[in-house]
Amino acid sequence: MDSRTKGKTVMEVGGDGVAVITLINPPVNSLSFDVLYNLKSNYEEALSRNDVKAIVITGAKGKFSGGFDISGFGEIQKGTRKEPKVGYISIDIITDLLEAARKPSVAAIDGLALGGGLELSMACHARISTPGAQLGLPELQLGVIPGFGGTQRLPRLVGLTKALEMILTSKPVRAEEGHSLGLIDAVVPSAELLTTARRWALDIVERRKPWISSLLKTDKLPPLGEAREILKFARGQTRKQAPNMKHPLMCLDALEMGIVSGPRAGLEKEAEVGSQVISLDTTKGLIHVFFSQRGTAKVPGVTDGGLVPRKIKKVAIIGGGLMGSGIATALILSNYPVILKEVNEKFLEAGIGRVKANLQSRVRKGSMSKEKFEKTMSLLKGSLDYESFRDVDMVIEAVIENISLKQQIFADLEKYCPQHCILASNTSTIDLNKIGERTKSQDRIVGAHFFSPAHVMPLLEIVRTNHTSAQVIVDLLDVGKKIKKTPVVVGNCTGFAVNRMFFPYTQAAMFLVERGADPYLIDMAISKFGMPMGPFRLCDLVGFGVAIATATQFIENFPERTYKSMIIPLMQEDKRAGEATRKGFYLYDDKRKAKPDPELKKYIEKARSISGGNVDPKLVKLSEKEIIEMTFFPVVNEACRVFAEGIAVKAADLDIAAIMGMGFPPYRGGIMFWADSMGSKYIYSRLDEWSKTYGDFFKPCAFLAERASKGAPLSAPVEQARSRL
Ligand SMILES: C[C@H](O)CC(=O)SCCNC(=O)CCNC(=O)[C@H](O)C(C)(C)COP(=O)(O)OP(=O)(O)OC[C@H]1O[C@@H](n2cnc3c(N)ncnc32)[C@H](O)[C@@H]1OP(=O)(O)O
Ligand SMILES: NC(=O)c1ccc[n+]([C@@H]2O[C@H](COP(=O)([O-])OP(=O)(O)OC[C@H]3O[C@@H](n4cnc5c(N)ncnc54)[C@H](O)[C@@H]3O)[C@@H](O)[C@H]2O)c1
Repeated sequence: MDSRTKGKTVMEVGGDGVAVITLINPPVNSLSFDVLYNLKSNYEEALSRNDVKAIVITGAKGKFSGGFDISGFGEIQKGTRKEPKVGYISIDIITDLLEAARKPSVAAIDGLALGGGLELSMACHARISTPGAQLGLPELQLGVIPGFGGTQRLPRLVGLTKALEMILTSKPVRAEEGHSLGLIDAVVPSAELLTTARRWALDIVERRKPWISSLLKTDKLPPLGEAREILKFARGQTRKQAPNMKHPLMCLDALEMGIVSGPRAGLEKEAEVGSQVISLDTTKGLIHVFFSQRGTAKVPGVTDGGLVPRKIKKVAIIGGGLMGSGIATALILSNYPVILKEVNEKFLEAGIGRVKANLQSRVRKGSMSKEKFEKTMSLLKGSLDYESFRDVDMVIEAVIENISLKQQIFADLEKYCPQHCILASNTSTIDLNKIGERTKSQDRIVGAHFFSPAHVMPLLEIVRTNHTSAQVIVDLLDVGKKIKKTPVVVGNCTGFAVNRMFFPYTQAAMFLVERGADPYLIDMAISKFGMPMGPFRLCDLVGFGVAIATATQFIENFPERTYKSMIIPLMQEDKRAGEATRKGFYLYDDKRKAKPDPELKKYIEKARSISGGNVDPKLVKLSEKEIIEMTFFPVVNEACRVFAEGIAVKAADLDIAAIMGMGFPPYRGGIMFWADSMGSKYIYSRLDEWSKTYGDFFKPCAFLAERASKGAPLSAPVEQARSRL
């Protein structure tokens, strides 16, 4: 392949008169502009050659296509590539050249046909696939809309309701379902894919199989009035579920246009809307997240050295509490045999019971069969001592947050586990160097920081000390991938990346409330911004015990910038400790529904008198924008410190950590991306002003000051010399 081009197609014409065009653009045969323009010239040639009767399109190396090359959107957004004329690819090439051709086309789908890949196949006159193929239109997830005719052809092939479900949820279907829906014409084994597709194409020429243009089908579409009702309902749901995003509604406009005014008008609307959405801020954020998420597993100096992950055959977990049981669940779900160690029979039984309950909830929801449940549970063995640790490849310690206990455990592990065994801790705050102080195994000690509930939350913070070997990181990255977590490799410090960013967020909220802001309005503003819930509701959910334990660590380690609020300790004294006690910042009914509590005022006033702060009339009347800035700019400030100290190697890693660890809205691109959309100067000036009025909690850090003085983006790389990794 020419090194300047991104992908290509090749065409081979067989003696049977079938031209097979293969999409080649590893690793997923994405449809780059080069691939699409090559495809066009192959088609023009095939249509003009007398020895070609029909065409088969397929993808190289067992994958049809993962869709349009997403980096192409980035190039258009940055202005490094000019967008082709609106509708050029979808209408001129895919519809008028391919679908309307005098020679039929058949798509031979192996592996995956996603986004533009599925759309290209839907313009063919038949689709043959292998059993494992995934078929979907996940564009909305990226902030764009199906732009190669998917908004028009999918409803015509599978019906409006199913098409809406597939497009709005971005979830693919498997080949068998695709077949029963009418999306796929036949499912055949891999070895028969091409021969079946060739024969099918010739059968169409010979009129033994129907010559179907998806765009002209009407039999699956509901009557107009019914279609309008379905679309109205979908709009209502979309507004509720994605209130801050415009592109899903714009996508529905294109669908509706096709149903009301016909497929050609629909295609034109789709092309127009498709071009508009590329420049939306939410789209820029989501595309940044797509690449950043894949970038977290690329760690300079670690993953570029040719190290191959070692096979982890067996894992031990110490502590079967909330975290240990969640981690065990995640591991056995990915077929790792696990030993769970506890202090006594009663606790062991409780730990295993928690794992069981985690899996049983899947059985109840229908996502796991009883057989699979039994098989998965059989991978878990309990233990009360270290004898069974002699052949484990990795241990994850998840006992209570107590330094001397953890030190003792690591000293014991060194005695019982084999030399190569990875020794990981799930500590949220404790310095890993301290945990390993009584061992000589510092090079295999690492943090494996999961988030609660560990079998559900997608993030895994891999914490590396100055001594942890690159091999251990590579191994843990591999385990992370196998248990379907997104790993972020960070340096060792109190709170690592996620908790360090989380802390100022809660603290800022406490500060505002002590100075007169309404906690319920703060929660509302933050939910509207896109967080799953506000900071007060979250404190209630997590429980005040955890909040106090974390605060203690931060007060000890970062005293100069910690705002010490007494609201939570005062409530805790009165045995209101959050949702578990039915009382916290909110009151909770039997159904766990939260309701504001007028009594909260009492605690706020008491805390205010202890801290000596006054109600500030400006803070009583904060706008939503001000609430967002006063709670999130301190988070940006801390993220800057984490980045400047080299705890994170890339700003994009902090974006992913914030999205997956804190629930920061992905369509805002993550904390640093969002901050850069406002500019370092603006954020610096706001924090500087607040720090002069309200104290050092808001004081902008040196890194932020420096970037602001140069007008530089916060996400620009930090000199490697300062990196701790
Ligand atoms: C006009 C059209 O309607 C618009 C579109 O088609 S938009 C694109 C729609 N398609 C998608 O959203 C699919 C996006 N991709 C995926 O979901 C997953 O990558 C996948 C299911 C295809 C493969 O998953 P998996 O095997 O886990 O591999 P994954 O690590 O995600 O990807 C492998 C590599 O392919 C790249 N890649 C995947 N899909 C890509 C795409 N559509 N464009 C460009 N690169 C892509 C990834 O960035 C990654 O690159 P890297 O190795 O340099 O990090
Ligand atoms: N709770 C969270 O949200 C969260 C999130 C991330 C990390 N963490 C960290 O995970 C660790 C565990 O937290 P948790 O919430 O699961 O605590 P937990 O109290 O629910 O569970 C701890 C378990 O460890 C067991 N244990 C104590 N000493 C032991 C020993 N010597 N051998 C075997 N088992 C022993 C206890 O019996 C208990 O069941 C802590 O380090 C915590 O900081 C917690």
